[in-house]
Amino acid sequence: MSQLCVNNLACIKRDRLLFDAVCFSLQAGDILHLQGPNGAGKTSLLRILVGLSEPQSGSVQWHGAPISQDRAAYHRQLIYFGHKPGVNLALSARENLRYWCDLQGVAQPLDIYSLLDSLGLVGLEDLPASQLSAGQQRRIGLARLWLKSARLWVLDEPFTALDRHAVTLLKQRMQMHLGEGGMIVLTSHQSLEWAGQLKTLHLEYRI
Ligand SMILES: Nc1ncnc2c1ncn2[C@@H]1O[C@H](COP(=O)(O)OP(=O)(O)OP(=O)(O)O)[C@@H](O)[C@H]1O
Repeated sequence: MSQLCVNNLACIKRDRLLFDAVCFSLQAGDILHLQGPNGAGKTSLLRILVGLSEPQSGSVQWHGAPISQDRAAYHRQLIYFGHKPGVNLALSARENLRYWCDLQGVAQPLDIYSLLDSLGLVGLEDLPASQLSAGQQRRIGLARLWLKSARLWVLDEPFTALDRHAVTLLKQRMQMHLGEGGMIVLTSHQSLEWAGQLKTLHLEYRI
């Protein structure tokens, strides 16, 4: 049975129809690569998927019910990694992770250092994030994927600014998530070399 069902979504921004009749569904283990040129509406679609904005028409259903029916339950099953890394630049990596865990109501792992280590952040963990590089800031944001157990990951350009090692690490984490029955929707301008089956959805740029 499909866990995420997207029915006939349409979105208008500033009088421009970005997309309409968007339909797809995901079951355990599915990954969907959302493609399209700049401005086609990929981020707009992801924001609708996670409930941050409303579609012009259509619906998003989680386990057969509209996501608006029980947003808290939906959000417990969701990790959204947006265009921006969602990191407080005044806080350190450790403080950001602690804050995010508190916000999400998840326990911080006892061995936070091994996570920081695998993300290449040891030695930088107490610096304000403003003093880190773009890729290092995004690694802090991506740490969420290791911190919270959630069925659905919605990732907007997750590979941006990451070096090859971090890309490999992230892909391994994604494979593990899918193997455990998770689902992923992501955007990426890069073609995605993927060992398993990949669903794709292409949005055209409409004038
Ligand atoms: N908050 C907003 N208010 C008005 N227009 C918006 C808003 N957000 C996005 N848009 C417009 O909607 C269109 C689609 O933007 P969106 O960010 O969804 O595209 P995208 O496909 O993700 O692009 P990119 O590949 O550059 O990330 C753009 O033309 C943009 O100007």
